[in-house]
Amino acid sequence: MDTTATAVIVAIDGPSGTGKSSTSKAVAAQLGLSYLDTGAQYRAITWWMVHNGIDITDPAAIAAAADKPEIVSGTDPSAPTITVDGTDVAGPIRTQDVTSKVSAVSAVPEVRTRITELQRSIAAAAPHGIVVEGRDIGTTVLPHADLKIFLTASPEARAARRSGELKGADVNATREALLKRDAADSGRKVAPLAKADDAIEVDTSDLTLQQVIECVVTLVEEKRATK
Ligand SMILES: Nc1ncnc2c1ncn2[C@@H]1O[C@H](COP(=O)(O)OP(=O)(O)OP(=O)(O)O)[C@@H](O)[C@H]1O
Ligand SMILES: Nc1ccn([C@H]2C[C@H](O)[C@@H](COP(=O)(O)O)O2)c(=O)n1
Repeated sequence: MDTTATAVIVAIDGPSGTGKSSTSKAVAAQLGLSYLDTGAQYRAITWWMVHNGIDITDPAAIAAAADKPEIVSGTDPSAPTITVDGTDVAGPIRTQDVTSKVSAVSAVPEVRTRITELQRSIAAAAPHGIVVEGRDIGTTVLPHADLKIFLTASPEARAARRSGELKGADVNATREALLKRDAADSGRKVAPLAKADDAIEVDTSDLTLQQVIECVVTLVEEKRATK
């Protein structure tokens, strides 16, 4: 059966804590699509830089090392995986240390070129289509995606969600950290966090996760029906 004719490519972008990962995973699982968390890839290369003693304040040092780690992403939405040189880094890439350094590493053009190529090859190989989530998917990685969604939410809603995850974390400190990372990701020169002109914006501040998932599933099904 020729599945490429019906394969659908969905790009979901937005700032931190807007619900990209939760929504993308659930939509992909419900519709039988692959799933790619591109933030996990940038976190993985950041983890490798830190682990190997690269000075992350030195863009030239990061650039020189950018093609060294082998990053592999598993795209099953019910069990996504991420390895670096064969090591499972799903846990280590979520530490505060990596979170505080990932914007600096992901701003280096050589890192973006390497990771963008990887993302495009994964999307092209997905047999039934894929949901790819990140910051620059609709604008840069997959500008011809069938459907582009840009998720937003107020800083207060996002901070409350993240504080709920990081048990006992101070909401104001969490809010400031989110906004600082958003500013760095939006302000970088290459492929900044941005809404593509043809993306559909969904403000999730007052929606439950289930409502957001239903909204995106409907949009994908409508798109599939007209392909
Ligand atoms: N609409 C929603 N209502 C309430 N909680 C939500 C909603 N969407 C997501 N969440 C919760 O908010 C938290 C952050 O969601 P998620 O990790 O999916 O966001 P994200 O945009 O992928 O963030 P990041 O870019 O930082 O990885 C999770 O705990 C998730 O369960
Ligand atoms: N397409 C992407 C995805 C992620 N990044 C960078 C910027 C983020 O702060 C960081 C971590 O992403 P998260 O796990 O929070 O989704 O990775 C990017 O530059 N481009």
